[in-house]
Amino acid sequence: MSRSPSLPDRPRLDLDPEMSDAERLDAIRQHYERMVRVNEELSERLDETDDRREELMEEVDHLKRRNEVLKTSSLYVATVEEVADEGTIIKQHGNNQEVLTEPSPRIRKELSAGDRVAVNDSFSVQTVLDDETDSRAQAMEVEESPTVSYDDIGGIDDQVREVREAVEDPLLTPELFEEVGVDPPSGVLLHGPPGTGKTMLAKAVANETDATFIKMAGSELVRKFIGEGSRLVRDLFELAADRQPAVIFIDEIDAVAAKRTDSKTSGDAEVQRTMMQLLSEMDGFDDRGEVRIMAATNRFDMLDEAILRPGRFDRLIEVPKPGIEGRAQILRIHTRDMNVDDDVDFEELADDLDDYSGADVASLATEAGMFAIRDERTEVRMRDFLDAKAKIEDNEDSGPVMAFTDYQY
Ligand SMILES: Nc1ncnc2c1ncn2[C@@H]1O[C@H](COP(=O)(O)OP(=O)(O)OP(=O)(O)O)[C@@H](O)[C@H]1O
Repeated sequence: MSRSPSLPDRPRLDLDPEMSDAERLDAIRQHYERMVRVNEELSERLDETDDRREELMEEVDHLKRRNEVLKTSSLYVATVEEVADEGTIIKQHGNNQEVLTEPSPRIRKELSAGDRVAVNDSFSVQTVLDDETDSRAQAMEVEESPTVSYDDIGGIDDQVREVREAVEDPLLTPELFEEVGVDPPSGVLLHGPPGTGKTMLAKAVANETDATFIKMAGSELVRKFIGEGSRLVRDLFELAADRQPAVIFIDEIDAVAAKRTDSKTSGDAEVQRTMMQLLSEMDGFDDRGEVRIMAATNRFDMLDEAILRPGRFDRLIEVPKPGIEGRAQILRIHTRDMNVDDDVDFEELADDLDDYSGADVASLATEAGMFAIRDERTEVRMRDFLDAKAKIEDNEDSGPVMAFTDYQY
């Protein structure tokens, strides 16, 4: 950018005391004329500056808009194959297409072979992404041997039995299914309100079968970059095949398997692609050996029927909130390690915990323990449970602790 020439000097008026009045008048007149010229020159420069300023504002606007477009339009994920003098070779995920591209000098400095990058429609590298193993590790939770057992789950005995039949038996006695000539269910979908023990069920079955438990949240599969979600799905199934016996558990499956809407935004298209990948992994599931797949949702009404077809999530198990007996059982489970006073009547308590989920009952027990500690006692009394209940319900204007009123079934 060229620098503007310096501003005109301010005219000076030099009046000599020796001057006659006429000379003085003439000097003042000349000074006035010089002032007028400088003023004109400055006005011109001001106009020029205003024009330039306007031009620059327009340029800023344009750049802002371009930046927005770059930020919002979908980008594709690719891996850098080679950084050479002639350019950088990248391989796009999904279609494995190799492209020679010329990144900007700033980006080029950061690149090395093996990096994951996001590219736009014209394969220009926009950003270098986090290490893939990091993002995979963040997205999946792997437990070699979960410690939850069936004894830790209360109030949903029928569901435990169904899960054992659908997941445990095919893993432990596959030959029985072969002999009888029936295919075990492909996938088991647990549906019901939050905090009712769905995750516990999946962990317990993995524990019981000595299987690796691999959990992924559906929301983790909804990724920003095209191809990333489906890649994670492939990784998930590959990891399970490597670690078999394994139980895959996809929590909040509704995030990737919601009914199709009419909107055609690229984000929706990407979610669709991820779901398609999930369906195709499930369709090719027969050859996957000792891997069982489970999923959970508390928005069953939102699911796309495609995922419920035979060969996919074809065993549906509803996991409801516990009834009175169930709540008493869950109270007993969660106070197993507590020193509970003889005056505590779990049945009476459970009778008064309408609409509590298993998780709500668990926090009630913890809160009761806290009341005893505050009172410097080691045994927990009926009064503590009642105080805990009052506190929890006080905190929630509308019912029990996480009163899951938005739950739609
Ligand atoms: N049936 C139950 N028996 C014993 N404890 C339970 C039961 N249900 C829930 N809990 C307690 O609540 C916690 C949360 O349960 P869990 O994560 O299994 O619920 P979820 O149904 O998977 O919930 P979300 O839908 O929110 O993922 C458990 O760690 C446990 O302490």
